[in-house]
Amino acid sequence: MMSVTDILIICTCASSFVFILFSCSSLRNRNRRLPPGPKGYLCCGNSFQIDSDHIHHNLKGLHDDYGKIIKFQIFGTKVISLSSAKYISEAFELNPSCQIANDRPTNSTSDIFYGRKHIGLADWNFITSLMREFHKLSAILVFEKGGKLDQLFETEIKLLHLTFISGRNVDINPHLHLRLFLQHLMSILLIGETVDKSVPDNNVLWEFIDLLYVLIDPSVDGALRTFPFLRRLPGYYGNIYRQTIVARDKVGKRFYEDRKASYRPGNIRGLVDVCILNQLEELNKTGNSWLTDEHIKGLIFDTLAAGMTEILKTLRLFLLLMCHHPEVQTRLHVEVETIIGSERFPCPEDLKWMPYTQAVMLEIWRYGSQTPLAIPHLCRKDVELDGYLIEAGSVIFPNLYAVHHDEVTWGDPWEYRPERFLNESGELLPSDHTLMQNIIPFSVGKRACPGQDFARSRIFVTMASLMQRVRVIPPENSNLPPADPRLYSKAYPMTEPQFECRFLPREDSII
Ligand code: HEM
Repeated sequence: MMSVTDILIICTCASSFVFILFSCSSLRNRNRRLPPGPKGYLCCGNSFQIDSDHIHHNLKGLHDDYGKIIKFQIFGTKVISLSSAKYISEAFELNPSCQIANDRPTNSTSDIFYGRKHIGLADWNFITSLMREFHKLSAILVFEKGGKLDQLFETEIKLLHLTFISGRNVDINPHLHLRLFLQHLMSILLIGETVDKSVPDNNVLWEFIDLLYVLIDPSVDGALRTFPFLRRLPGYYGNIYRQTIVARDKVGKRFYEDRKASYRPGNIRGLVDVCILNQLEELNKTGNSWLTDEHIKGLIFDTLAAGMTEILKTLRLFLLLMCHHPEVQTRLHVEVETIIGSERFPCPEDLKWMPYTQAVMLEIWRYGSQTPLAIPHLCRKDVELDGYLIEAGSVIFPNLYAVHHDEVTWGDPWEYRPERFLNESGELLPSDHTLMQNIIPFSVGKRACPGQDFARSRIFVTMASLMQRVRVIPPENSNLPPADPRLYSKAYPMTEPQFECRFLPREDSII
């Protein structure tokens, strides 16, 4: 039996040991260089110096002052912003730190995704990596060329053209039409059919996504994380949280539970059936499957939240830029006519032979930088980046907006100029060219966008088929707002202003 003195001695030794360890680690960290950044205030750090609506642009200014790796603090959270493709790739892909810099900071969506059983905001682990690979392959596979889904998609695009052209003498705000088009595209991808307008809650996909984006807005997320009990109280925060859960369950029922109930082996209707098939095969083989019902629903929610909003942003900015740059549109028309003609519908493979169209797409993604800070990463352990210490617990922003608007790299970053990606012969620059190394709209490394091939192919087909049929021109009865990304108001989700435009049918089109 130990005496009180023994216990005291043990406690004293233990606390001295912890103290020595702590001092050594503080001393070690003191000797390692922390990244530069603005001086903050006690407790609140730099919280009141950074405008949360324009955080990506504010941080670009700080990068200009302090360099490509900067540190600041939002209340208790240490944040690192990286504004160079080289450092982003080192942090997330190349050096040993990529093993520990690829988690996600916690946020209030954990319950929405059944305890982070999805990809986008979940930590990096074996299941996340399996889900990413599965998602990447399946999204492309179900859209096989000439297959049923491909044809349904073609029909939807043609309906979009008709909607645009039917208002040839009026100014049209394309936003709502594009939203409907994307709702149909994602529905085709997931279940192989669109949801008819007459079905109750037919717009539940956007209802869910819109609510999800309100929930992850730092002001709402911050309140719900600091005071979790708000979720159960009446009032703004509780309402948003509960409405998101309700919308999630409606999506889960229509796009998963109902599909599982009507699933028939041998009849793959869309991505959800591929998930069900995979799950059943695993269960038959091993009695277990990593793709649980909740993981499948998480995958559906990821596809919707990331896919619909991002494709919408690219297409909307494309139309706005075409109104501002008729000369670019004319060159696109010429390339579409030369490579595809006006008789057949475009297919993703055409893009290979269309360098100008590729340059137009890259320049939309560079100029607009529609995911300006990508999705924040979390660094679990102390790591070193270019001689700087990134402390454990830091949140890392891959600042794609700053990478894409660096004056030294791009010369005139605030100009929309697709030609920058072409050589004198009109060919696309080689992949090792500095500009190609610095265009990273889908981010890089282990967490880079798994939907990029799907996004690229669908955006291309939509754009090219539109260019076969229409010319987009500025509105006659309202002002066309500038496309300048410095004016966009919010980092999550980043939106350019609403605008109207006109669609004129092209004489030689095949409608
Ligand atoms: C132009 C369109 C798109 C752009 C610019 C884009 C960009 C991005 C970026 C920058 C990230 C964050 C990467 C990081 O954390 O380092 C991301 C993540 C993600 N994207 Fe996309 N994306 C697009 C379209 C899509 C589509 C169509 C889908 C699905 C069909 C999709 C699914 C995802 C998912 C699931 C993640 C989370 C990846 C992870 O956490 O590991 N994205 N995307």
